[in-house]
Amino acid sequence: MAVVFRTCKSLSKNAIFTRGISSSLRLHSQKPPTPPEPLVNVDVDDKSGVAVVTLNRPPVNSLNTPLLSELKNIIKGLEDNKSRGMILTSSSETVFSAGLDLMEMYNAPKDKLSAFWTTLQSTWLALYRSSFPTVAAINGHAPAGGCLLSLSCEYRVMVGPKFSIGLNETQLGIVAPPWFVICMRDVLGHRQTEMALTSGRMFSAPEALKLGLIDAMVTNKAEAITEAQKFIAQFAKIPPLARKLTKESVRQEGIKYMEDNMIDDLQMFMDLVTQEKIQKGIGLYLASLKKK
Ligand SMILES: CCCCCCCC/C=C\CC(=O)SCCNC(=O)CCNC(=O)[C@H](O)C(C)(C)COP(=O)(O)OP(=O)(O)OC[C@H]1O[C@@H](n2cnc3c(N)ncnc32)[C@H](O)[C@@H]1OP(=O)(O)O
Repeated sequence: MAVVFRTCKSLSKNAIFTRGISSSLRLHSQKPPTPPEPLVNVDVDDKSGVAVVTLNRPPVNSLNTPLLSELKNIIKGLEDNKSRGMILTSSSETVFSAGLDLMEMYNAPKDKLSAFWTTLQSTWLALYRSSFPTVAAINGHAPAGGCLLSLSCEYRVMVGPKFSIGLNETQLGIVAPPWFVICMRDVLGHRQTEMALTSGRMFSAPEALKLGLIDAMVTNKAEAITEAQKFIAQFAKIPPLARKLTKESVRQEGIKYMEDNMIDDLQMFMDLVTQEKIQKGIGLYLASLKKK
């Protein structure tokens, strides 16, 4: 595996200047501070050209604005490099992603809230319409936004049986936006989507497999990556342009929805999330998570 690019910020300087008694500038050497871990890692296999993109925001990979921006930049980088495929996974042993970072939606100033949602919209669109094959190697729980990321990929392999996946928004008193619904309907069909979303049900990996919410269940992350690689390998002989245009055509409803409704969708989000009772609900839910 070779690392092609990383999204680290530039390294901090390893020296500081201080003003001494004589007012002259002196240089003190200082150990370079360790650069922050990237929120998303990417490794591209030299042979296959397939990228393993790993969410890396402990403890639960909750999706905040910086993580989503990094993910979007990585997807764009893969797009520019005519990637052969992408496998999305997590550095956590138990959580793929806990979904949207509730802290981004709780008591947040309007400008931050708006930046958060528009970053989510554009990251989702980049992933959903990506030209290269995408697989979610779901190696842990994947509620709400974690499920959305998985649904936006073309194939889902999940480690089971103990992890769960689903769009649980109604359980939190919030509403999954239409593009979340489209993603679920793409995979499950109308009837099962209605049943799953209205109840906000989370599915165990075996239940998800039976329903078709995931495509394969394996026992560990290494197997999930192998299965994902196998799925991507089948496209080696398919002309990439034909594949890309076909994917766009199949996913046209979701792509068009987002392109045509970005501003209305943002407004709906802002109107809903800033309501006092929704804020109260998010606060209580956060407190219940912390009390566990
Ligand atoms: C029409 C337009 C309208 C638009 C409306 C808005 C639509 C919003 C759409 C999407 C919704 C979301 O994605 S909301 C997020 C929903 N996510 C969840 O419900 C998952 C919550 N988390 C869990 O169930 C569990 O954490 C876990 C199963 C994922 C992992 O369990 P584990 O035991 O391993 O970890 P902890 O529960 O102890 O958590 C550790 C730590 O992380 C904090 N945490 C967990 N999840 C989140 C989160 N989503 N956001 C922020 N913080 C989170 C948790 O509180 C713990 O914090 P402390 O260490 O401080 O205690």
